[in-house]
Amino acid sequence: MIRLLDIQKTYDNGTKALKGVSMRIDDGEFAFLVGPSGSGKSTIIKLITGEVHPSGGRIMVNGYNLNSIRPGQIPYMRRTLGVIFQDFRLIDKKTVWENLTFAMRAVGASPREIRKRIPYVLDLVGLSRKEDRYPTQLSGGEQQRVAIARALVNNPQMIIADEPTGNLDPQRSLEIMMLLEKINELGTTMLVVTHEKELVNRFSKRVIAIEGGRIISDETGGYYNNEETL
Ligand SMILES: Nc1ncnc2c1ncn2[C@@H]1O[C@H](COP(=O)(O)OP(=O)(O)OP(=O)(O)O)[C@@H](O)[C@H]1O
Repeated sequence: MIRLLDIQKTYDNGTKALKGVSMRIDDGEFAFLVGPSGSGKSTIIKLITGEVHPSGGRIMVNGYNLNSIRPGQIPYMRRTLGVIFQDFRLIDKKTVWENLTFAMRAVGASPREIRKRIPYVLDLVGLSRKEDRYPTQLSGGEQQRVAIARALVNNPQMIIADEPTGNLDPQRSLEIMMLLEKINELGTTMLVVTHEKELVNRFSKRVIAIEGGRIISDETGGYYNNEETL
C-alpha cells in the first residue's frame, strides 16, 4: 500500500513541485496518474522510489515509513517495487535471459530459483521463444515486454510504470496496457503514469489527475471523460 499525506516538495532551486498531495493506493489496485507536463507526476514516482525526499508530509510505501527509513533499509523497500520506464532501460549487451538473470542475482536469487522463475515471467509477457535475443534484435513493444518481465521477476508487490507506452505506436501501446492489466489481475498493484488520453479512456480504471502540484480529481472511469473540469 502507498500512502502520501499532505506531501510538499520544493526543489533546491525553489520550484514548488508538489503542494500538499494526499493519496492512497491499496494493495491490488490499478491506478492511472495523469496530468500535463510539469504537473508533478515524476516527482511523485521519485518520492515513492525514495529517489527524492519530501519537504513536508508523510509517505508510506509497502509497510516502510519513508520519513524515518534507515538508509540500509532502502534497498529492501525498493524490492517491493518494480519500475518500468518509457525508454525500457535494458542492458543491450545482455540477452533477454541474461537481463532477467542479472536482476534476480542482484537480490541474491539462487540458480534454481532463476531457472524456475524466468520461464514463468517470459511466458506471462508472451516472449517465451525470445530468451536468447539481444534487446536490439527486438521490436519496441517486445523490449517493453522484457522490461516488464524484469520488473516482475523478483515478484514485487507493486509495479510503477512511468510513461510505459511513450515510445510505442497505438496498437503496441494498447497491448502493453492490456498486459499491465493482466498482471494487475494476477495480484500486483499497478500505478501507471501516462498522458495518453485515448488509452486511459479505453480502460475503466481509477484515474488520479494532478495539475500544478495538486490532485484535482481522483475517480474511477476517468478524468479525461470530464473535459469540462479542465
Ligand atoms: N531536480 C529538479 N530540480 C528543480 N526542479 C525540478 C526538478 N525536477 C522537476 N522539477 C520541476 O518540478 C515540477 C514538476 O516536475 P515533474 O518532473 O514532477 O513533472 P511531470 O508531471 O513528471 O512532467 P513531465 O510529464 O514533463 O515528465 C516542474 O516545474 C519541474 O520543472
